[in-house]
Amino acid sequence: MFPPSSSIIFAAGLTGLAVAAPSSPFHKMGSFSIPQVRNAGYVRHGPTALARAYMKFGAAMPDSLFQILADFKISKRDTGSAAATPEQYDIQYLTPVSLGTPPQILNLDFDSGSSDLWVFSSETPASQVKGQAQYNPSKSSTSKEVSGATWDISYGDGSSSSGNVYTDVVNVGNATFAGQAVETAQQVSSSFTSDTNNDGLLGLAFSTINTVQPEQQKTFFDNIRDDLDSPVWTADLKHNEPGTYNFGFIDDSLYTGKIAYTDVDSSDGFWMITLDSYSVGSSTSNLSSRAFHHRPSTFPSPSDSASTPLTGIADTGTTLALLPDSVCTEYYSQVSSAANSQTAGGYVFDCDATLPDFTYTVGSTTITIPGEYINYAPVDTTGEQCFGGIQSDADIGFSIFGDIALKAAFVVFEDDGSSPRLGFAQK
Ligand SMILES: CNCc1ccc(Oc2cccnc2)o1
Repeated sequence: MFPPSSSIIFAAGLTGLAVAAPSSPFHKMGSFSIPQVRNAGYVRHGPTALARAYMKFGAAMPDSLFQILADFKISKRDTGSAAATPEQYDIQYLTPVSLGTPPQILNLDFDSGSSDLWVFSSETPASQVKGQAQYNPSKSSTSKEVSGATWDISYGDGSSSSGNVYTDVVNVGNATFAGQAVETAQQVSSSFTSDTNNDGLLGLAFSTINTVQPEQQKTFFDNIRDDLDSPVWTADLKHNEPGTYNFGFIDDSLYTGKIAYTDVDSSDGFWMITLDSYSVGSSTSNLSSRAFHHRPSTFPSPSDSASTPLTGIADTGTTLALLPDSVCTEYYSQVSSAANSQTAGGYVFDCDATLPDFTYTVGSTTITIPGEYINYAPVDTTGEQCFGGIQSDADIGFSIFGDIALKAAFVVFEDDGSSPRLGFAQK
């Protein structure tokens, strides 16, 4: 069940998790087809089709047709939809991306916590490549080197990469941008080398933290936003099964109830939000239920997490939910076998433990992370101790709502270029 090399490495500081993942059939099939999706945003309009025909053949457009078009708001035509397939233990989600002409397809980790699109490439030393697909700009008729440009990035789990920059055609599930900055790796750290199915990252945080110098480059979303029917992308990540990233439209079939929106503080380049409250399990931390539990004045009232906000970033590139120490203590105090283990590098518990749910609210929407999602992975091959999906944010000053928190929700990343918002819905 566990490949011999599978062990949990808990990097200090911001955490990622390196669990050597066996190669998935997903990567080794060697060729991908992105299922054609009906362009949900496309509005059929006869006069537009006729106008396109006139334009295509350079015929003059009759005034009557011109007037009809002027009256009809021609919806923008771009939307995209692509599968987000989880690696083992949902350590990350990989999505096929087409680069260059003819298309070179790589599986990239869509990361709302960073803003560089970088790939394993023909410039990556062979000693640092272990099965990853490599983008070769010299094999693309549409690649252009960005003269003098370099990039260098480090991630919260201690991994890093750096290299040169090209522009090329990039297509994600039918959403295309012709001059996207594609950052080619000339160096990757060992945890990327051992991450054999991950061919690179596609950053979806704000372009203000893109690392290209001397001229900062734009993220894929920033580049395509004006062509999209709506300035949004959505994440429907799932537990142990493929989900979906959509661009330019909200697929109402992917969620239930209402989408509750909250403002984003993008001043640090992240999707930084404040969740209105959280609660652990079915504990009576809910204000309304407290009214029915008489407590002698000496009884310590539970922390009123029912109204305690949590501030952090929505980060699809971080595996776990990294929360304040006080929240971790409150959560694991409900798991009798839990301990904060120095050797394992975080909270662990018996793999057969029953874990409480973790609930957070955004406005009137409540998202419940089922306890089973919070049993992240066995610490080692004995399978006795398991590693928690909720870990400490190590006092970095904000929490990190990683995949453990996001995959319980349908998440809308909305950015019209001036007032970004995040939407959450149940599903
Ligand atoms: C598993 N280490 C390599 C690796 C895969 C994805 C990333 O990137 C990260 C890591 C942590 C936070 N955000 C992005 O590093």
